[in-house]
Amino acid sequence: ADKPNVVILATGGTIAGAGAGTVNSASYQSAKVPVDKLIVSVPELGNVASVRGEQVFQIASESFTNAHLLQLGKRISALAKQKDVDGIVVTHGTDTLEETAFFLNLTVHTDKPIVLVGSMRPGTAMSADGSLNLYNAVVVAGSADAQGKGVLVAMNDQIDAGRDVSKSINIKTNAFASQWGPLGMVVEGRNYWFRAPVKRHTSNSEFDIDKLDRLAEVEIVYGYGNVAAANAQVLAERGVQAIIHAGTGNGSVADRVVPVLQGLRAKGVQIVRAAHVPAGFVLRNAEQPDDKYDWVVAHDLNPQKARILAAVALSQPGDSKNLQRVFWEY
Ligand SMILES: NC(=O)CC[C@H](N)C(=O)O
Repeated sequence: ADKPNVVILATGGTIAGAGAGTVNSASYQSAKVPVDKLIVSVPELGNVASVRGEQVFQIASESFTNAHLLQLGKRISALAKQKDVDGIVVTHGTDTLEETAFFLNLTVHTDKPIVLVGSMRPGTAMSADGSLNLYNAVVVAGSADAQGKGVLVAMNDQIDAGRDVSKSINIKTNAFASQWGPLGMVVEGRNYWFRAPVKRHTSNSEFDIDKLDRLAEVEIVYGYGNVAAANAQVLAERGVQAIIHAGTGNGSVADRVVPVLQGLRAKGVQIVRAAHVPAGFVLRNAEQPDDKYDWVVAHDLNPQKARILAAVALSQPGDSKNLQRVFWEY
């Protein structure tokens, strides 16, 4: 009775995956195993929490849409308001886990732990990583010391900030890394913390999932040698509110792309300069005159995280100065 109540919201991914044989660590089907089966496959969960499961989706995370984010966020917000819920775990495919984690970090107003978890190998594989990852996630979600730290990701014995973490390698179990280091570790069912996030999140966010019914349309255009100037134009014609330019190096933009982005800005589209360098960092007026062009920089957010922040921020009214403020603060 003194154990924390943890709800496991399952959305699919490899942690719910199944392969034909024990050697299939890469070729298998994700999003197969229902949440109740996942829970009974790790009986140790019962030692650290009173757990129950809900199947929210059963999909591979690359197929997540804004509608999935909104539905999941609203369900988490409702659960977090319940007295009989102490923490929430979300099982998730790893491909867009970092996006969902950041989205929830920006929009769910609660201090209760929300912990995302996935796995790199399906449960049918040798040395499958899902069981321990799930156990660790439940430990963190049920811990008082995990409160108020924003949305967290528990993978590979680490606890990472949902804002910072990114899938950094796709064939190893240490797939998730934070540019600024993990917040802590889970070892044998105990948390060990080393740092806490300083950016605005959850309870301290100006964005609120309970009032959010649509996200702004935001697309990403990739930068590389010989890039076609038309790419940004074609994407913008979908009626976007912002374009994230996933630039080379320090967020650099090819000479022939610059006038296209200027033209889109003149039509009201917000231009956000990010970098697709792993652990990229973009400064205002370095590489491009952002003040002159009225562009925004994505700070240290990778392009897919910049897409999430712009989609949330532009769901409410605001100019480019406000958007830049949001990029510094969150
Ligand atoms: N390791 C994984 O979870 C990847 C499986 C799948 N592509 C997904 O993201 O859902």
